[in-house]
Amino acid sequence: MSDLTKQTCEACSKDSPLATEQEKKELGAEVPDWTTVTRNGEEQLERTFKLKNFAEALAFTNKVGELAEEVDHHPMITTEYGKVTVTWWTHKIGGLHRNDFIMAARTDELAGA
Ligand SMILES: C[C@H](O)[C@H](O)[C@H]1CNC2=NC(N)=NC(=O)C2=N1
Repeated sequence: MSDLTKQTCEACSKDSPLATEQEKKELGAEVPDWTTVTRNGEEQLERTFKLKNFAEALAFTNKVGELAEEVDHHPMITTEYGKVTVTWWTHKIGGLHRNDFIMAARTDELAGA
């Protein structure tokens, strides 16, 4: 598991810098199952997890939600029968911060990936 899972999110403000191209390359390599998507001009990290059924999808959704509350950094989560799509980005800076890569790695850890 990448050492990103052992790192903690830093406090982030509206003046925090977006991840640089170099950072995105290096950190992205540690969460290879995630893709970078751009919505409304904002880069986001996204991965869809396969689950057995809706009950499993809901349970995983709740685990991600608890993690988000713990660190006060929240994803967009789409919960469907047998799959959960998790999308991380930092709203206050309108794009990707190191924190988002940490949270992607910690989401993988929750999924046992
Ligand atoms: C007030 C609260 O701490 C902030 O609004 C936090 C909450 N969770 C957050 N989650 C994400 N993904 N981005 C943010 O900018 C953010 N800000």
